Amino acid sequence: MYRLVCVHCGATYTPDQIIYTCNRCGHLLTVEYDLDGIDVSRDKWNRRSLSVWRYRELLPVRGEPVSLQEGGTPLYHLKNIGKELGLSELYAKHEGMNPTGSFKDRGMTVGVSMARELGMTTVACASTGNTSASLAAYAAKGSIPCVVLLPAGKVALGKVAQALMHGARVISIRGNFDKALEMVHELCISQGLYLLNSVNPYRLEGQKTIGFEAIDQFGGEVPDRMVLPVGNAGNISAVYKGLRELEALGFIDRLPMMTGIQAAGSQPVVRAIEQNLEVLVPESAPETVATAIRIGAPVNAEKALVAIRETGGTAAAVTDEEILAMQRDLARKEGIGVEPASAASVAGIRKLAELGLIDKDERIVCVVTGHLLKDPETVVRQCEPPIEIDADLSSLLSALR
Ligand SMILES: Cc1ncc(COP(=O)(O)O)c(C=O)c1O
Ligand SMILES: N[C@@H](CCOP(=O)(O)O)C(=O)O
Repeated sequence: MYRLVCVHCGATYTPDQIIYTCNRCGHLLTVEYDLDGIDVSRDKWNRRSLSVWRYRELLPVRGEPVSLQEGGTPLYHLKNIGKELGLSELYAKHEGMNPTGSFKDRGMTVGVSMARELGMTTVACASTGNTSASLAAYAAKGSIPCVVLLPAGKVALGKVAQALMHGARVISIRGNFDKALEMVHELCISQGLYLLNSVNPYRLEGQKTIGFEAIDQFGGEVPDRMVLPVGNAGNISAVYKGLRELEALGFIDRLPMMTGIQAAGSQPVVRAIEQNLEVLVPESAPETVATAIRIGAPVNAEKALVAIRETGGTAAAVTDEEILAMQRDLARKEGIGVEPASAASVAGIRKLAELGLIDKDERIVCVVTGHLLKDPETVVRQCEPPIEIDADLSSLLSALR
């Protein structure tokens, strides 16, 4: 029904091989389905509720999945921010409404299910926070031990709390995320742990359902543009891959312009697009308040560059100030609470609109990837503290004056 294929040289591998990169050329793998042999139709999907598993025919898991009811996230019309920008069709798909508060849950329900089907006994990842929170929760649900490596001092409080509480073995390394990923990859290969970062082709299968859902939420219509914050570049690649499959099945006849947004202090993908580079140049010291996308050497860059270029999309960088201003605007003008990395997608659209680089009539879906409560410290730093008063009405009235 499916096989693993190298995105670079096309070498193929059987689905039961525990492999993350091509033995021949070292590039990443992807899952390729025999689409002609799949019994699937829009009607069949429409009879199921909106969730990752609505699309199970296009997912690699064959048995009962390890699930916490992921997906089915809201698509909000950003009427107020859209009005300010002259964009009447601006939407946010709120992935922070997943079980652990980020889009990673879509990947982990598939990844941990595959770990079980493949007989793996321990799962592992490196993380800027959300991957570890999600993996820890799904590993707990699947009763599989879990090891996570975090860059010391650079992970938002809520995310560390989740990984600890769900029972992962949490190790902080004195180095950045890119180094942690290198280390955990080596650990998994040498010790036989199952690696569940986005180098794992099965995990990304779950994430492609963001695009499927967005189209279904528009009654089958394809938005003109999908905008995603880019860190390790797995999510934008996954969404694009899924949409290509829908196109091959004849369910859609065009693709949205895939648009990637990075933080100004961590923008290797933006540079590769702007300078038309074939191969991305990593950044050795990425820095941004949006710690989730503080990644200098995105492992999925090759896939992401194809996604952006093949759809006529673009990439742009936003400053930390622009990210935080949009985090506040989403919270205060739309009632939508997101973490800084997530606000980057909408901040990017604000920038592109102000520069006149997008058509104002476009229907745009910004994926907002993680919940506000993930990073309470950054929230509190931006807000006035509560006013403490004596417990009587006159103090209350004078405080409100
Ligand atoms: C909240 C959030 N947004 C965006 C990203 C970036 O996604 P990707 O690494 O798939 O590009 C991440 C981490 O990966 C994240 O945790
Ligand atoms: N933001 C990510 C970074 C790791 O990305 P992954 O998609 O390769 O797992 C995180 O939450 O850790």
